[in-house]
Parts: sequence; C-alpha cells; structure tokens
Amino acid sequence: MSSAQPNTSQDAAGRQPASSSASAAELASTKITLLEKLRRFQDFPIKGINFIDILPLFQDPTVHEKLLRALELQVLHFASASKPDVVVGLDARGFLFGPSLALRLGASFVPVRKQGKLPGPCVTATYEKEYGQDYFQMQEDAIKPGQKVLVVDDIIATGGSAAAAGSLVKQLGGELVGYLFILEIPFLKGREKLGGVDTVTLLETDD
Ligand SMILES: O=P(O)(O)OC[C@H]1O[C@H](OP(=O)(O)OP(=O)(O)O)[C@H](O)[C@@H]1O
Ligand SMILES: Nc1ncnc2[nH]cnc12
Repeated sequence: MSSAQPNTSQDAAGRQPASSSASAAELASTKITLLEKLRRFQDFPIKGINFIDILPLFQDPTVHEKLLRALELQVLHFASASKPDVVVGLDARGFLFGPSLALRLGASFVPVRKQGKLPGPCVTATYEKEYGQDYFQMQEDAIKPGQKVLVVDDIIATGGSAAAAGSLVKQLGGELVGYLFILEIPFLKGREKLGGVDTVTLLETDD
C-alpha cells in the first residue's frame, strides 16, 4: 500500500471509510462511550492486578462499529502516513478486532500466537508481562521483507507483549510502522519498551 492520503472512496463492502473530515467531537463522544463500557475486576487473574475487561465493547453492534471506526481513524495519525500492508494482532484479544481492522484498511492480517499453537516453521520471542512470562510465535512466511506492518492489541500494560511482537516482525524483515492499542495503562509505562516506534492509543485509564 503506498497511498499517503486518507481514502475517500467506498470500500468493497460499500462502507464510507474514515476521512479527515470526521469531527473531533464525534471521536471525543465515541471515546466516552467506549470508556463507559469497560469493566474492572480486582485481583484477576492474580492478586494485585486490576483487570480491565474490554469484552463489553463487542457486545453491542453499535458500540463495536464505533470502536472499529475510531481505530480506523487513529491509523491516519501515524507518522508513516501510509496504510500498512499487514496488520499483526496479538493472541488472544488482538484477534477480536485485528482482522476487521485489516479488512477496512485493505491489509492482510497475521496472528502472533502463544508458543506451540502455529504449524510449520516459526520465529519465537520471549517476554515478561504484567502477570508472568510467556513466548510468542509467528509463522516464518507470514511477513515478506519490506512490508509495512502495524501491530495491534487491546491493551498496553507493561509493553512486554507488544515489544515481543515487534521483535518478531523485525526478525522477518518487516518494517514496523507502528503500534495501535484500544487502551493504555499509563502508569505501567509500556511505551518505554517500544523503542520509540510510533504508538497510538485510543483510550487511557486514569487508574
Ligand atoms: O503490556 P503487557 O504487560 O504485555 O500486557 C498486555 C497484554 O496482556 C493481555 O494479554 P494476555 O497475555 O493476558 O493474554 P490473553 O489476550 O490471551 O488474555 C493483553 O491482551 C495484552 O496482550
Ligand atoms: N490490567 C490488565 N487488564 C487487562 N488486561 C491486561 N493485560 C495486562 N494487564 C492487564
């Protein structure tokens, strides 16, 4: 994909894609709607974690549509100013919206999965997250050298998961153009692990 301008024509499904004329007021109102839908569960999955549940964002189709539209608009803010060739979504909650967003952007979707789930030759990266250590994998032929890649996930907490996904993209020769998250937990300073790569988050927690 090489277009540096927002697409103003309809997509294959006949939807009006995001345009720069979409008002800041609409986006601000969407953010309030989305924030109100988030739920908190104290001490899940382990004691001391204030778990933020994003699943209600997908229960109501109107809210789900607002979320996708807002994320599509956020992509226009990346400094690379071009749509990605590939959207990489992280296991498991990045799979809830990554494929839909990729379709809207005319990009392919590639999953990063936890170790042992993907068939064939894979690249692997280990990482620490808010509640433990894990391994991520990506299929070796999933990204072609030089493709522009956007990594997406629901939440950036410590940034460990996202940084590991970025390292997989780079191992395969992809050009990591940015990270996009629905929600950031700022006090955990996850951005600091992302090596200065362009990072956009739709929502922030204040807790
Ligand atoms: O910034 P970090 O500290 O790395 O944390 C963020 C990650 O943690 C959660 O996933 P989790 O590993 O719980 O897996 P799940 O999506 O399968 O529940 C979340 O969906 C992010 O992927
Ligand atoms: N506090 C949190 N809530 C939900 N998902 C998370 N992933 C990492 N930290 C999280």
